[in-house]
Amino acid sequence: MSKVLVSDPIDQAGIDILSQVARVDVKIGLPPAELARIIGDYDAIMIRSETRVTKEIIEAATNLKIVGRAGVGVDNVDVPAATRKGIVVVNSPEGNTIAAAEHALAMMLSMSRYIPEADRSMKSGQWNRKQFVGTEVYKKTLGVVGLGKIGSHVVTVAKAMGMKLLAFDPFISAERAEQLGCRLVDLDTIFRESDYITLHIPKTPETTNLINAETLAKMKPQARIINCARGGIIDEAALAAALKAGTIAGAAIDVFGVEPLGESELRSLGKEIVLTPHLGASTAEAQVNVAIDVAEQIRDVLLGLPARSAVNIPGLHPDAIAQLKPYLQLAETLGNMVSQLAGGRINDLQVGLYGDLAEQQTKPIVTAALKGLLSPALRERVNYVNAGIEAKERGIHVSETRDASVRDYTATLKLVAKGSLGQHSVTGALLGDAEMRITSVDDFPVNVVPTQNMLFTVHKDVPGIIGIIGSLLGKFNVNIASMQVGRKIVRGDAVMVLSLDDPLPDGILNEIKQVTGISDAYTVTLTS
Ligand SMILES: NC(=O)c1ccc[n+]([C@@H]2O[C@H](COP(=O)([O-])OP(=O)(O)OC[C@H]3O[C@@H](n4cnc5c(N)ncnc54)[C@H](O)[C@@H]3O)[C@@H](O)[C@H]2O)c1
Ligand SMILES: O=C(O)CC[C@@H](O)C(=O)O
Repeated sequence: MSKVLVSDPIDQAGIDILSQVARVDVKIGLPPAELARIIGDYDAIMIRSETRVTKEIIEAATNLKIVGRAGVGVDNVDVPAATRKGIVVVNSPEGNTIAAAEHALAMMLSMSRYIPEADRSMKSGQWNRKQFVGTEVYKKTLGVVGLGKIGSHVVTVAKAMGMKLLAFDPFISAERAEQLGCRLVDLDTIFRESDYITLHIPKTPETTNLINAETLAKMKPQARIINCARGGIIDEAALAAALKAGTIAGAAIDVFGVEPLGESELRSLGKEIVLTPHLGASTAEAQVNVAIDVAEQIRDVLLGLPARSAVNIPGLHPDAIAQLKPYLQLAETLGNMVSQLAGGRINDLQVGLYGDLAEQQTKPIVTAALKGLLSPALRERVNYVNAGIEAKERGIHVSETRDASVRDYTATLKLVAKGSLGQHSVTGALLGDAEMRITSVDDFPVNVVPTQNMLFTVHKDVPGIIGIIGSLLGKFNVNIASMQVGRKIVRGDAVMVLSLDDPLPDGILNEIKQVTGISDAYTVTLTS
């Protein structure tokens, strides 16, 4: 039975799903060294934002197949290290959108009306009304940095509160911004014109310290900034200095460069700052959503099924996965075959997608072909996660051709592999929904169902050759299940494809290659 480690607090709904397929150990707050010591026992780990799945943890994770992040940000996971090792990383891109957006809005209002400080004052026995005169958000300008899922919901609600809206997001169209009721502007305009600035962007090299002494200096003295996105987007020392100097009026911060936040100047500031300990996703609803979303994906991957929100493999909707599955199987089978036919080191793969296949998403199909291509060399070490990266590291150049008008079959895939020992090609098609056929080998037409043990020969199309092969195989007690010859012209060159009930014994391939009229012979073993 698979084993799953849950190392951050996860809603029971997720643990119940995992328990259907695995033994689940819940161990919260493990020190990194302890996590590294035990991770080798686990097939999957489910985390929130506290556990750091570093390169060292990945290296120690000898059985790990999947890291499930119950939330959006995967910056606490070394995704490149996981990808290199073929470990799927999944998240829950939408489960906590509303929670995070509502937290940003709550932070904006509580900062504007000094609610946390007023509450503290009441609880210490005071009745102080003069000290807590706030500001309204109505008719104020809100600058939204990042108009993705959370930013868009913030905009919708802020609009209803009568705010004027500016947005900066280089990856969103002006039309989309307009639809949401905001004006897309450059970052400088956001800094200079906003009364409130709210950040809803990932932490990337471009966004690290986006808010710094220089950008803070561009803001209005009455500006207030909200960060419920990621720590490190704001330079915390510069923010503390700007608040002390009155460069800006306020800040509401949920996320920090180092979490948990240790000693920090931010903690020593007064009512101008509101701090929460990374509570953006902490609602009952969001925690159920993300726990179910991620636990289902872990369950599926442990059962050998694809995940719908993998961040390091092409993410596909379950319906799309079901639709693509036969194509993926075809691509993997052909990749495996052409790799064995080509032998040696492959440095170029041409992928031709024809008919219905030309209208499908190419990336997963190419990934499946590469997985098949590399599997004779890498065995189970190659999977859908790392096939692309492994191919790139081996210098395999991949190109694609598509043509929906080629309709020999409903869907046809052709792989051409060039390598150190020459070039070979295999074409395959799907008959109906899922029945696979090899329809050509090195451009010789055949019609063969791929099977576990296959023998291919290239020979002169003259009488007697087929009989000789049959006798040779008989001599070694190898039973032929089916046999097909493909030729372009009568008495020219031909290929023979044999499906064998048994693997070819050692030595027999060389004997076949010695037969007069046979110019080459190859065995192909398909593992699944
Ligand atoms: N505080 C929390 O508990 C909490 C909860 C959920 C999400 N988050 C964080 O909130 C952030 C937003 O999440 P989301 O679900 O809306 O993500 P999203 O991917 O839907 O949106 C992010 C947006 O940022 C934009 N963007 C990327 N780089 C940018 C840049 N340099 N400048 C401007 N825009 C840029 C993208 O185009 C995208 O539209 C993420 O950092 C996520 O980790 C925090
Ligand atoms: O797990 C959490 O509570 C935080 C989640 C949040 O930071 C996210 O990126 O989804």
